[in-house]
Amino acid sequence: MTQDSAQLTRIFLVGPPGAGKTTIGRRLARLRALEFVDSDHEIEACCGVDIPYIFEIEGEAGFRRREAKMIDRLTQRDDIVLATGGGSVLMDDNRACLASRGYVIYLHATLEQQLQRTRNSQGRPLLNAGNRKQTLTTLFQTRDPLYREIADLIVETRGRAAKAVAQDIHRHLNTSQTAL
Ligand SMILES: Nc1ncnc2c1ncn2[C@@H]1O[C@H](COP(=O)(O)OP(=O)(O)O)[C@@H](O)[C@H]1O
Ligand SMILES: O=C(O)C1=C[C@@H](OP(=O)(O)O)[C@@H](O)[C@H](O)C1
Ligand SMILES: [Mg+2]
Repeated sequence: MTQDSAQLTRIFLVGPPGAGKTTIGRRLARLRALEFVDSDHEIEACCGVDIPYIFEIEGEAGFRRREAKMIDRLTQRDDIVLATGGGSVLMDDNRACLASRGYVIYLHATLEQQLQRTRNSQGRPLLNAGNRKQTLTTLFQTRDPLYREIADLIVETRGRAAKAVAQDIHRHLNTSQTAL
């Protein structure tokens, strides 16, 4: 997607579980005076139940259908920083919505970092079955090319506090804007 100031009022964060999409997205929204929206939180609010429960009742396929509707809806909103779920890039339609409607930032995290940051989490159903390291590895192999395919900007989060990452992105976007 070409960079213009309209794109910078729709900022979409993608990346694996534990990359910091929710945490950094909230901070970035504050810095840029945009609204913060998290697609997972919106799905939960809409359904009145949490994500593990949706997976339990409807399976991953049911969750993905709900996620696709939500991504379509949210990517049409202006003045937002949208934190997506890690698997949102799997569906072609989601990638098309994200890539064509806003500025996509891929928050990259190493496997070790993903593991560490999701260590105490029970709210990510895909990570609860079997060996978490193996699961994260497999998910990343499939998804990393998809994150890259739609990214306008790739940001390395390794060893850096969420606050610092958000500030760096904010500065980078300001520079991009003045360069127009
Ligand atoms: N850059 C960072 N440095 C240290 N901890 C982080 C960083 N980004 C996120 N975290 C922590 O990792 C956990 C997962 O972050 P979260 O924002 O939920 O990731 P995501 O939404 O990408 O799955 C949270 O406990 C958060 O505080
Ligand atoms: O990787 C995934 O497929 C998922 C990631 C989660 O979001 P986070 O990336 O914010 O953890 C959430 O959407 C759901 O549990 C599925
Ligand atoms: Mg999240």
